[in-house]
Amino acid sequence: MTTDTTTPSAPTGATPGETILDARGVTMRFGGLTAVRSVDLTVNSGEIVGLIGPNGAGKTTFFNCLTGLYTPTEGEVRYKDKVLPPKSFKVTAAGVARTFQNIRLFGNMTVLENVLVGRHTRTKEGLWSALLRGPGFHRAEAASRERAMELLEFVGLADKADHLARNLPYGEQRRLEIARALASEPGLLLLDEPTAGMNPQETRDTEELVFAIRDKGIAVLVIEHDMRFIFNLCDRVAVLVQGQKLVEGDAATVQADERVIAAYIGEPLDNDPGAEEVAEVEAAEAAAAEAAAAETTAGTTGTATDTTPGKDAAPGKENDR
Ligand SMILES: Nc1ncnc2c1ncn2[C@@H]1O[C@H](COP(=O)(O)OP(=O)(O)OP(=O)(O)O)[C@@H](O)[C@H]1O
Repeated sequence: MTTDTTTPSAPTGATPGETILDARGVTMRFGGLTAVRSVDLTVNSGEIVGLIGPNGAGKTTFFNCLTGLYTPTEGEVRYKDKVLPPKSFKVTAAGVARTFQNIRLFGNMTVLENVLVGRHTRTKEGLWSALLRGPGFHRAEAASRERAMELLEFVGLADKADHLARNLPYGEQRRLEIARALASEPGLLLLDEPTAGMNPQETRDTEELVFAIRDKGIAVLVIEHDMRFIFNLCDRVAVLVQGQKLVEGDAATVQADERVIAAYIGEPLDNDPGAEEVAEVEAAEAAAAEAAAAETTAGTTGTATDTTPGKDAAPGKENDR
């Protein structure tokens, strides 16, 4: 129920397929480290887009640039054609909500209160109204509670509205985080590793929940390491490697791309600037192994020196990675 005491939801009624998020040339440097390098990414209305990449690829940093937690060193992020301000609460008010990799609930507040906190960008009752607790405040509060309960119903937590958040099992805490993000009535929801630490059933439930969110007209951008989850869920997947977008496409395209496989298993990429050095190291290793073998053969006919296993062995490959 919407009353005149709440601001309208952030408009979600974009034309299907219309670009709602448009990040261009986003670069984020921390001192000498470029965590994100000139990344372009769009999300269209009605889409679920995945962002994957090995650990340290820059995914969360990129999310932080999109949501105003960081001001990108270079580049621009637009939501529905407006440049997003570099302040988290303004980004939320504009219609972009997020969850975090590490759960950030108010553990000593109830489940319902946690969702109510998420509604603050959508209520326009001011300080005086709150202090005086006049009729406007009570109407706004009732409307907010009603909406919060709807959201708890939606994520399957309505019967736990009065429980303390910290007493919920892990999977339910993650759902509560999603309900709280939805309380700001976003047009785009960003999920940072929503299934981290979940069991397979909880992961499947989260998949269903994300589809249901999309069916409500909310576009979703999701970071996740669980590939099955990503490829089941996403219309489009972008792959970040060392801060750069390596590949983007549908699940089949990304899965078939050898560069993605290489990035995940740590093999050097084609034209990788380090490939020459790796080849040199491998040649040196092979030469050292040959020399060690020759020496061992010689040793069997003479002295017993240098036969300790591994003493002269070429360094293990893992040291080079
Ligand atoms: N605030 C910061 N200050 C300095 N360096 C940072 C900061 N935040 C991230 N980094 C560095 O930026 C790089 C990208 O980190 P980021 O957390 O964005 O990667 P990620 O792809 O999200 O990794 P993961 O999958 O492990 O969460 C890493 O080298 C990280 O150490």
